Amino acid sequence: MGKRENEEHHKLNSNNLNHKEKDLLWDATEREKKLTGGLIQKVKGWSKLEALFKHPLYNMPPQSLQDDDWLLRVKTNTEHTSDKGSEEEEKEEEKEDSIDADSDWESASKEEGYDKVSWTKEVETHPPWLRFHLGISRWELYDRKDPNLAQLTHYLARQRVLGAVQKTGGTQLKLLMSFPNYGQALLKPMRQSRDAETDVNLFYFSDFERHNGEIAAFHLDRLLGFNRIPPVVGRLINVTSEIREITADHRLSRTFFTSPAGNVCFYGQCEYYCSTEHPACDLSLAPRRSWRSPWRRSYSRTKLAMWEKDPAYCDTVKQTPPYNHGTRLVDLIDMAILDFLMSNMDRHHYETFEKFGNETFLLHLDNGRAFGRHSQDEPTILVPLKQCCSIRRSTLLRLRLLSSLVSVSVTS
Ligand SMILES: Nc1ncnc2c1ncn2[C@@H]1O[C@H](COP(=O)(O)OP(=O)(O)OP(=O)(O)O)[C@@H](O)[C@H]1O
Ligand SMILES: [Mn+2]
Repeated sequence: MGKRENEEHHKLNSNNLNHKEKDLLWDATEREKKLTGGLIQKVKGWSKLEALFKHPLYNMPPQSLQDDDWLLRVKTNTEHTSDKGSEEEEKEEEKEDSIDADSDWESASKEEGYDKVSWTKEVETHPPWLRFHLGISRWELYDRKDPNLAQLTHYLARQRVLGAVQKTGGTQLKLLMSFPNYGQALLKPMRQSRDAETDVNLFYFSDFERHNGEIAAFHLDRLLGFNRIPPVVGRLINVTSEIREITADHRLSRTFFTSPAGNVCFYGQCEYYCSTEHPACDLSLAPRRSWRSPWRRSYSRTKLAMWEKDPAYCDTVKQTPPYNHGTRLVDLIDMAILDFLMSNMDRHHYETFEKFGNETFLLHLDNGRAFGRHSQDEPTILVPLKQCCSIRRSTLLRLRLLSSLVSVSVTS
């Protein structure tokens, strides 16, 4: 992904593809047929998903990455002694940025319930969440083929919950869960049943969040070959033993009550408070930048957004940094396509890792309002694609491939 796709910024003229493009598409489809014999269901015992991921479009040659294309890295011994900045600066940096290579990493807090930490620079000693973080690059959040992903999701679903506090930011109730191996996860509680469809009379901004929306979004993003959504799993939580009895968050514990049916429930406090006892450490090592989407909805019952009034709105966006350079515009269009497929009207912001500047992938966080409507499409979500008439070549090819797979499975 990334630089390789810089050249893939691709113009679609009223859906007319030129010969080369048709060849490419044909080639992709033919290769897919060869690979699967045209029948996706049963290919040498592969599942449909395995067959899809074996397709060349999902196995582009890996891009060579330089040191500064990784979000985090374990420092080598030589770097410890190299003397570029002031000594103090370097010490500070070492503390923040490295797992000491000479001695095992020691937990400063030694809090009860946490595993004894003996991480070294050797990857085998790292817990799955740390391996995941060390695998984040400029162009994707994770490598789909990394065997660590399965371990990570297994841990997310199974590990003992050590702590639960309310998470800062946003409008919905979220808990920050801690695990014995020092990993953390964001928990969004189930608010409505899996099949509940958004009431047609609800505005998009008053729709409830959906736990299954977050789960399915992770998988859809992976299916599209983006790898821009952090792993999400469904997990049954015992509200009494895994939240109430272990939380050190007093504001949260005060909101527990027993419902008329005798169930233990909680409602949390949605206004944010800052606890120095429980800092969210995720941003100190890898700060992120939040960007307002140019195609953000108005979040008003009466006002229209600029893009709704001006059909040539994309011309303005295209001239505005950072959309006037690199892959940023096609990245935004990728996001619109993802959002259209899952009917997410709530993409007001997106994030990037600050370290990578403007040459990087976009993080698609917060998909809780996705998949609320399955009986009807929402064409306005595709407005960025329609107004800009641009799409990343690899996205177009994957979409064509996916639609051919869907029709094969429907007709065969
Ligand atoms: N998987 C994640 N890893 C790290 N940080 C996350 C993750 N998911 C969300 N966050 C952080 O938490 C913030 C709030 O999360 P989210 O946007 O999902 O909540 P929300 O209550 O729906 O917000 P809003 O009301 O603004 O839509 C995000 O902006 C992001 O910075
Ligand atoms: Mn939200």
